[in-house]
Amino acid sequence: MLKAGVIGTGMIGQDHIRRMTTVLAGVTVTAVTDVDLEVAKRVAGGLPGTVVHGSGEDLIADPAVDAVVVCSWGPTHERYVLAAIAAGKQVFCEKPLATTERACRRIVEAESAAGRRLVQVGYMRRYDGAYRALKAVVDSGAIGTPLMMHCAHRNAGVPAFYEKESAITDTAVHEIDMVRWMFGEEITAARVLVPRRNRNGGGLQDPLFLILELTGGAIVDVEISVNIRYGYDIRGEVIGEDGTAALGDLTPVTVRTARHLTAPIPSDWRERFASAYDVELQEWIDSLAGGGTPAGPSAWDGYAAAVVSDASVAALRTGSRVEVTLMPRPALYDPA
Ligand SMILES: NC(=O)C1=CN([C@@H]2O[C@H](COP(=O)(O)OP(=O)(O)OC[C@H]3O[C@@H](n4cnc5c(N)ncnc54)[C@H](O)[C@@H]3O)[C@@H](O)[C@H]2O)C=CC1
Ligand SMILES: O=C1[C@@H](O)[C@H](O)[C@@H](O)[C@H](O)[C@H]1O
Repeated sequence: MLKAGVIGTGMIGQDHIRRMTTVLAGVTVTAVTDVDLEVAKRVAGGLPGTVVHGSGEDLIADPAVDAVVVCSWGPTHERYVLAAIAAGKQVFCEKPLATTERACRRIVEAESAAGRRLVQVGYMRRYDGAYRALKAVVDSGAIGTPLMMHCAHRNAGVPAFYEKESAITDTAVHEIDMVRWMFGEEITAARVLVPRRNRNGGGLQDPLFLILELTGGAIVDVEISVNIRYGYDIRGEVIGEDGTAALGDLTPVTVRTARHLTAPIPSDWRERFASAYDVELQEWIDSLAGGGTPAGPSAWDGYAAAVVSDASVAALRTGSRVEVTLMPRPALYDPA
């Protein structure tokens, strides 16, 4: 039984605690912490035997914690991931791995120096049934060589702390990771087009249109709308030489009444990706059994996503095409 300690008991932290305590097998939550201790205590209140620590560092040092789950705000990820690596403990870190290229590079260097995979990053789309089915079609060659992909990442709304560039660093970063995985190639350049603003967007530049170039010459576009009100809607279509493949409409039910056809739309990521998070964490837990290593998105993937994210932010600021340059990939991350 894996003994997990959770740092950050906000929205996704509570959702992951719920799945680890009521849905998944082979794991128990032994400790939690949050910078807001009252929240951590409230969450631990519903979990008999779970200890509340005063800091993330104390939680990582706790012998009753085998593995750490980092669900705090992005800028705090680096210090907890580095502390877990220093303690030789496995760490599942919610996306982004860290908020700057330099911070991600420090994590990659620390893990490489430790000589074994200790970090997995929460890019859960790789575990989503629809994305896995889409990748299987692309990999089968049924649509020929993939040439382009159209993506849309639509949020009904975003929290107050969401900043100008979060549409890239917090939201489109999922497509950045997904595209690297879907095509099995690196992203080499980014451009951002800025349409006229949505009146619902407050001070945000919303929507944005991101264009990514890949090593093999394919091009991907991503519409990022974060105040579209009608619901949470994630779309993707790969255009190949001989055909196309798209994520299906994922509604479990359609209703026909009064000459109208209707279907529910998820309100946010917790609903749309619920089973992807379940599979993601279950596979992580299973991979660690008997001292194994995680097989999911690595610190290198987190680093690569951060470099592309930084380039996309620079493209937004300057209005220019910005090239992406990755550091040489350490041997630890060579494909098995
Ligand atoms: N994979 C996915 O689809 C999703 C990933 N996320 C990621 O999860 C992380 C958390 O996001 P949310 O849960 O939405 O935010 P949230 O604001 O609801 O929760 C974050 C919690 O972390 C706590 N916290 C902040 N600094 C801390 C520190 N230094 N030490 C301990 N606790 C600290 C806050 O008090 C808060 O309770 C972010 O990195 C976000 O990008 C969030 C939503 C979905
Ligand atoms: O990671 C997530 C949030 O942090 C982010 O704010 C949303 O835009 C994404 O859709 C969601 O998956």
